[in-house]
Amino acid sequence: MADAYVALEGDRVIEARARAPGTTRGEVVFTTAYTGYEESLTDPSYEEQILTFSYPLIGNYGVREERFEDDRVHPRGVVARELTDDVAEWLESEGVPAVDHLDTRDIVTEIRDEGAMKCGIAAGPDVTEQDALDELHQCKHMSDHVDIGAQVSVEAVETYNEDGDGATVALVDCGAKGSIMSSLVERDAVVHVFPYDASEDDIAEVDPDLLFISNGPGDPQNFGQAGELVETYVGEVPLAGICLGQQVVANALGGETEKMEFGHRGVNQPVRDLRTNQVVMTTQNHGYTVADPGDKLDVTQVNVNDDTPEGLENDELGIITRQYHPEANPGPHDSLGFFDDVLAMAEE
Ligand SMILES: NC(=O)CC[C@H](N)C(=O)O
Repeated sequence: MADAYVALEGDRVIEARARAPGTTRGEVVFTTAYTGYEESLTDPSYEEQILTFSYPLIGNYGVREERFEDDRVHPRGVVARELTDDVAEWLESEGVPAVDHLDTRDIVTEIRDEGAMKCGIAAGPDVTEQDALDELHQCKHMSDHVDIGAQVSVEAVETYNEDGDGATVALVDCGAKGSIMSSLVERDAVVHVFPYDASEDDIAEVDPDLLFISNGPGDPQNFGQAGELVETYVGEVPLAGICLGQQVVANALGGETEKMEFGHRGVNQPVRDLRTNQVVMTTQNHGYTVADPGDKLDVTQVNVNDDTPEGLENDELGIITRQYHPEANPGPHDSLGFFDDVLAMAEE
């Protein structure tokens, strides 16, 4: 007998098995990644979402903190065909409801056809279908989480590698994955991590060689202060951005973003560089995209599957952004050179 229910927009309810108890809600999305569940589950960009794994068995190589991208689990709920005990126990200890033993192909197909949608989950011995529906009916659209930055950003400035010999980077933390910081530190950058709503004066205090806007959850329109920093600093210092960072930079410089049908989430998204014609495999997790880059940014890389912009650049102003995750955790590592490129730009 079912002891968990997943309710999808339109009030369809799917029976499942409870693996971590509780009730929860969020926009349900899917990732096709067949590895990297620890990285995905600790990626702050999944805040306020319910993550469905299309790969059927999740947890087969355990749970190790050294692979975490942050100090907590970010999706509000987890759905898989089969979760191992390790992962189920981890999610339970984090208070994140999780369910398995349901047809995830069905959910993924529905999201692919209808788009990312609201979802409610109820899991545990005493729950009812109505509990899942009640959660669903309270679920908000991602764009309506207007202060989502506050849920994922540092509260005060943190500095890494203070004595480094490399460029000084002001990283605006809109929900940064830990491996963005470590990718910069490994290249000897001094990294000052600022809250998502840092002011121009806060940033000026460290006199940065590079302003870097991180990845983060939800709608880039909800990161207006980061956009103002871009407007202030463009042309003064080089700019870099990853994922939400690309979207914020584009919006600030006259471009436009929009929500995608169901986004890109996985570890084998092919990206073509229009200058070299080379294709790299990339890690991705986004539901919004740059619909119009504006007239200051050139599209230099595109997604091979749907032609959406994956890289934006302006050589004169010193801007390089990527829609995918070049820090590439869990991998593949094809795109790590991004960090060398942006730091070279900062040191010029
Ligand atoms: N990983 C990210 O930075 C995601 C960016 C944005 N929240 C989106 O969904 O498109």
